[in-house]
Amino acid sequence: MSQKVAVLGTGKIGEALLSGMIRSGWSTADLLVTARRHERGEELAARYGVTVTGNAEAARAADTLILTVKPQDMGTLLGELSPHLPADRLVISGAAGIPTTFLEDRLPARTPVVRVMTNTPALVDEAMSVISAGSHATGGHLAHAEEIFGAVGKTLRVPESQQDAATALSGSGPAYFYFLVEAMTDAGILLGLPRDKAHDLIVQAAIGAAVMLRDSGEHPVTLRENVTSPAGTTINAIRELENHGVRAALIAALEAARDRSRELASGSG
Ligand SMILES: NC(=O)C1=CN([C@@H]2O[C@H](COP(=O)(O)OP(=O)(O)OC[C@H]3O[C@@H](n4cnc5c(N)ncnc54)[C@H](O)[C@@H]3O)[C@@H](O)[C@H]2O)C=CC1
Ligand SMILES: O=C(O)[C@@H]1CCC=N1
Repeated sequence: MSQKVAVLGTGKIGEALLSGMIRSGWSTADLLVTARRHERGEELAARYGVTVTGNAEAARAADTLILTVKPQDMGTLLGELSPHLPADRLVISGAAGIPTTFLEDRLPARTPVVRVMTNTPALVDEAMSVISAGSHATGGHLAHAEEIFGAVGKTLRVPESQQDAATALSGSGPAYFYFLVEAMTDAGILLGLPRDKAHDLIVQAAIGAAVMLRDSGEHPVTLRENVTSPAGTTINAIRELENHGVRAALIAALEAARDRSRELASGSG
């Protein structure tokens, strides 16, 4: 028997997941989507050939519902779904900060809820999706969430108490790397390189470093030491990074992201 999956609030993350599920072989006949704006629904239907429906109908028809609205919109969406949700449907939340108890309190008693924090590299099947069970979710529900999010990259189970930290590290993580590339491209301009060449050099350095981090089995410190020649160029750059407190800035930045995730727990912004 086919399992119907509905993506509710199909914006950037919802669409990235939807497109990845289709790329990895899910039948569009088993996928439903909802959108707040009519034109957005039409766009998704035309682009993917999926059925676009309302939230209440998706709640009635789907076996698994994936909620990809902003945290601030989660309360309203749950209010629209709850009266129509049959027992035992799996509800997966992709929202930052929102605890599973927020959903459980607003859905029919004993609804299994799974919380997932993915990231935008889902668009290129390189996401990291961090998965936690709510009070009524079983191993089978977690495995189903892994099957869905496995379509767009890697998955990792963590206790829900680690979700705000995971959001700071990997949910927001790609933004930090884009920020670094942007800043280093500016540095290239300062050093006299044309912007397009500076961009290409830094992006390839980032890709090379990322593949080595993933595949070499070496610790990042060893990889950095291998680049850092005695009395060479790199150590001069590292000294400036340390002088400007970049390590401390990163620690403080991720702590601030974690704190914001905790604040979003109220679901009201
Ligand atoms: N953008 C990112 O890098 C990541 C975002 N997230 C989480 O994913 C969620 C979505 O983020 P984005 O995709 O960036 O936002 P988005 O704004 O692109 O998408 C949210 C969509 O939900 C729709 N929506 C709101 N209320 C609705 C309702 N009642 N019924 C139907 N549709 C409704 C909006 O019209 C919008 O299209 C957020 O909770 C965010 O915390 C998680 C990981 C990474
Ligand atoms: O910035 C945000 O709130 C979302 C959640 C993780 C990445 N983007």
